[in-house]
Amino acid sequence: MTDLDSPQAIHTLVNAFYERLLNDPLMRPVFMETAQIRIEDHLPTIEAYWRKMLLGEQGGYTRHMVARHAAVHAKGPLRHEHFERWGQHFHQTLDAHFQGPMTDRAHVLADRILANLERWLTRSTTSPVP
Ligand code: HEM
Repeated sequence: MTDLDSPQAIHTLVNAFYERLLNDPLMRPVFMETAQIRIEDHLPTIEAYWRKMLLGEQGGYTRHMVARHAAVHAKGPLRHEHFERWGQHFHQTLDAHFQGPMTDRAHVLADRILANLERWLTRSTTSPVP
């Protein structure tokens, strides 16, 4: 197994991860109904995000990801089970394809961001937008 240390590896990760997310009856509606993503725009964005986080790419992903999730949360509340399931799919995808120091880093980063995101979005029941 290879490490998650190249744009090609990140491409593989994102495709395999979304394969899981979009085949999960709990998660699919968040993407396809609540957020109504265009998959051909969304997946390159997610890849750019992970290239920034893991490979330090500058100028690729420049948006405010918390605000994006706050907008989704305002349309259809993200519950604890969504966060938990997102994490399960992410970690399982990593385990199935990758191994090494950068992979370890991705596990840790994802858990940290996931916990922060949930805290930000669910800290108030009336005003989810930070
Ligand atoms: C409950 C867990 C999560 C759910 C249900 C979720 C769902 C979504 C959805 C529906 C979008 C599309 C937003 C839109 O285009 O309107 C999105 C975007 C995104 N998500 Fe998540 N997400 C979750 C957690 C995370 C985590 C933990 C990360 C990072 C570690 C992440 C990274 C991103 C990024 C980078 C985008 C792109 C935002 C943009 O368009 O700039 N998400 N997410």
